[in-house]
Amino acid sequence: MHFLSASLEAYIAEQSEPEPELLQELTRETHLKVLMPRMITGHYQGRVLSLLSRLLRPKAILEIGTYTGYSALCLAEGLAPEGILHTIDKNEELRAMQRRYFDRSPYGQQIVQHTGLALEVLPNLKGAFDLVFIDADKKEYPQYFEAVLPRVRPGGTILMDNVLWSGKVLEPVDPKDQATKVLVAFNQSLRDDPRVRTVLLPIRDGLTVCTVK
Ligand SMILES: C[S@@+](CC[C@H](N)C(=O)[O-])C[C@H]1O[C@@H](n2cnc3c(N)ncnc32)[C@H](O)[C@@H]1O
Repeated sequence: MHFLSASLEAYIAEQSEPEPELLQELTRETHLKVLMPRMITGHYQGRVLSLLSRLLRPKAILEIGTYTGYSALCLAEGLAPEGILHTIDKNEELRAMQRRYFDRSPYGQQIVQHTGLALEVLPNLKGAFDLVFIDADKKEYPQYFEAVLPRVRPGGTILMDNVLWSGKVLEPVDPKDQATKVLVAFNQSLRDDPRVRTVLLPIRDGLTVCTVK
């Protein structure tokens, strides 16, 4: 969904850092070979994820929802030296493609792939995280959030994508539309959650930024 005019969006992207060539190639291959290519993080939002990560210099990043690896590569750009990024996806078929691109980047050794359902994989991951990016099943966002919150260091950051859900969060909700129902309630619960400070940024399909108290 375009919340700004297409020409203004194009201008904003053009006046921002160019998309790295490896990510342009990953986007092309995703569109040619993978189902639902619209799920990929695009040029502008990718640069925003890279910026946030470079500002935070995280030692440990967790991503829920790898897809073809675009956002993982953007977030990895900000990793501290020796830092590590764990990324989870349930789709085993994407694993080889993700690895091919990770290994062509400078961060291949720092990115650990996990295949399985996020809520089953998460308890097996050790340690705390400085930055978490949630971008998998919208219906499970509240469970992902509760599972990761105790694992994020105070001052750490949790990002959640697609929280505007193409604007459906403002429309009357179809009772059968579980994802929208969950997102509407979840967005409100985050605003009122005393454990975090929350700002919803109108970037692409909506990106919530929570900092953990
Ligand atoms: C929107 S895509 C992620 C896009 C990716 N972050 C990017 O920027 O290119 C969502 C991904 O979440 C994965 N997914 C959905 N439900 C999941 C679950 N319960 N556990 C793990 N992965 C899941 C899907 O297989 C899909 O690859």
